Amino acid sequence: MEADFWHARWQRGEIGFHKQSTNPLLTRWWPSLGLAADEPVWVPLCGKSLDMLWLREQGHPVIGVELARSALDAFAREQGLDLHWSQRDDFACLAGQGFELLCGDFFALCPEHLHGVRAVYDRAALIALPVDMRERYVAHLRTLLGRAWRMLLVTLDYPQEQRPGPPFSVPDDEVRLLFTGCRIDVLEDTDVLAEHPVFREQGMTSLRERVYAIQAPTV
Ligand SMILES: C[S@@+](CC[C@H](N)C(=O)[O-])C[C@H]1O[C@@H](n2cnc3c(N)ncnc32)[C@H](O)[C@@H]1O
Repeated sequence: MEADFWHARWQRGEIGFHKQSTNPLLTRWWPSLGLAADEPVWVPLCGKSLDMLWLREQGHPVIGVELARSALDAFAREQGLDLHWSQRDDFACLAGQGFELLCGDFFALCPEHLHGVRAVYDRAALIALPVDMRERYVAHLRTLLGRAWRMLLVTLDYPQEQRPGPPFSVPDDEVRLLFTGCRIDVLEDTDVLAEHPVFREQGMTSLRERVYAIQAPTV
């Protein structure tokens, strides 16, 4: 999925991925990562997700990265946050109140943008990308994070031939391959097809949502 695709989606308001409330999988499983409340959290491909607000309310400074400036402006406006734009290297950055929301391409991020962050929340980021980009996404994420990080990852898994992405199907064996060398725990694995009548009407026969805790090796 190239940048133009996402810019067009935001311009046309085709943002069915955006949820009007905090993701219950986040609130249920985030505490199991065992992170200190002041640990910064990176939310790649963040959109205007309310999950960032919840993470901030738990005490975490939040670093987001998002292509669409309008998404970040909408996040600040709709949540009544006093955030301000400035320039951080090649990225415009909307910051304040514990948020640093970088506007630009995930693949252009350097370690300096992340200030040594060691915690990641990925909901609808990995699954937003086609298979070749997923490989590049995880490789870049792992390069930027270095050692000893933790991540909460939410995926969808369905017969890919039944529907084009996004969201793309990311089967369990692909997650295990992408995160080779990491500790991978499946926290929840649920059949959610009934919650997605549109997908069912499109002919989808199975849809599983998985929540992973992923932990990088410390050595
Ligand atoms: C499916 S949405 C999910 C947004 C958010 N995670 C959520 O849960 O609502 C994917 C988002 O990633 C952004 N995006 C896609 N490719 C990107 C890239 N290379 N760098 C930064 N943002 C990107 C899109 O603009 C879009 O807002």
